[in-house]
Amino acid sequence: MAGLTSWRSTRVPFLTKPKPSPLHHRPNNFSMNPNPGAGNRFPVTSIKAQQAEASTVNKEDELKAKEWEVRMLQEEVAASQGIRIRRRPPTGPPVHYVGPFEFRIQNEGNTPRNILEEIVWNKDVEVSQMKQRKPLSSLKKSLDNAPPTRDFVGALREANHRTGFPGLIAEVKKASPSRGILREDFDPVEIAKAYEKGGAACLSVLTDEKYFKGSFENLEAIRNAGVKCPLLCKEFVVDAWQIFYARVKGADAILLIAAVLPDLDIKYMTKICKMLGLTALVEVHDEREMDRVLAIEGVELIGINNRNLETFEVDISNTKKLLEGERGQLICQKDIIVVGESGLFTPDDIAYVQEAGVKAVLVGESIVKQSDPGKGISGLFGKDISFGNHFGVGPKVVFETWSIQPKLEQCAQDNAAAHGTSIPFLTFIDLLGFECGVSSRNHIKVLEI
Ligand SMILES: O=P(O)(O)OC[C@@H](O)[C@@H](O)c1c[nH]c2ccccc12
Repeated sequence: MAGLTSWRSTRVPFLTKPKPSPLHHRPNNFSMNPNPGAGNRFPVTSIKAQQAEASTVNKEDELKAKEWEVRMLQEEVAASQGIRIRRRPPTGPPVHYVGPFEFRIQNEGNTPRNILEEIVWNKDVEVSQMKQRKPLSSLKKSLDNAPPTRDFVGALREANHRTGFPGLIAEVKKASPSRGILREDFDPVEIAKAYEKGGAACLSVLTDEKYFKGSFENLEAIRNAGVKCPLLCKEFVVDAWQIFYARVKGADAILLIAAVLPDLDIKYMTKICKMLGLTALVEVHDEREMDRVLAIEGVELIGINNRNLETFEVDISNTKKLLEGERGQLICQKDIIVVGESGLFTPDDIAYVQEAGVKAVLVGESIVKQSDPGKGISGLFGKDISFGNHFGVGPKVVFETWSIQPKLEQCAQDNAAAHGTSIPFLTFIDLLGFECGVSSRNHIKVLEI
């Protein structure tokens, strides 16, 4: 852990007199002659042309140096918050002003220190390429026609009340760097449907291709297949652009990893999520990350990952450890829902994290590996938790409608006939794609729940 905190910490004293910080290491004068000693061999015009060219080169260098300085500053801020993951390889400043010492660091800085750092570096490159193909402006246009998002936290709470167990976020996961391929015959839509039928409250869909064999196509296909559970886009977010992209592809929630993102990014990204109607699941793994996240206003869903993404070690007592004492109390006060993530295989594991205080769990491996992943859910909980799911008798809702009342009533009767039960109006409204609350467009007003 120590020694990974900042650029500075990787430096070995090279000179006996104190060295300035790398941020202040850039020489003041950038007008180095790129071709030293050649100056007076050229006629006057060529010298002018050469000077103009040199000044453009210098400007570019200066810009690169500025970018590098900003990046280094960002890394230092992140390191001061205990973030060990470097967002990009610290390849160092433009070569012409680095000394031999920095040049050595430049090579060291090109090797990721662990798998999470490797994934993040890879993601950074991937996202910058995707952004070029689909700039934010075009994503924003697609959002004009996007259907409303579904209430991720509401679905977890509802499932928790309905079953008495933590609400299940079932993960559509083909592979992982630590466990390899989990399921060969992988049909994401079939798995998603089986999970929904088996009682999952929400689904998590991995979208990283390189390390998890997931994709945004999977997310989109599941959304378009009529699955009603809210969907979590399981991504390594390093840029706010990805949040817009996830929304366009049908996500209702997105993962933000505190081991990767500094506080300011989490604040800014949770605001973007709110603006887009998405829920942010902010993931932590240790006490320091938990404390950072608890200090951020507006976080309503926190995931405790029992897997250390740097070493792959899994320990479900991590959930308990992070919920003990004042942290647990603060979480209750703030009415934050906590999700126990990873390494949950048996009814005992579920009982253990529930006892620790979680209201939801995120499970992949143990259920995706079963021949019927829906039945895998009953095995995991030791009980069928699908009862009352989606078409069960829900809360009584008093509402007022105007123009669409006949259509809604017909829909209520049809559904009741089809499922042999009365359908909660909230479910209708959700099924019909209307928003709860006052909606002038659809003329629905929920008066009482
Ligand atoms: O397959 P498991 O051990 O049940 O874990 C699921 C989920 O928690 C895990 O996939 C996960 C949790 N946080 C992540 C962040 C990135 C990638 C994957 C994850």
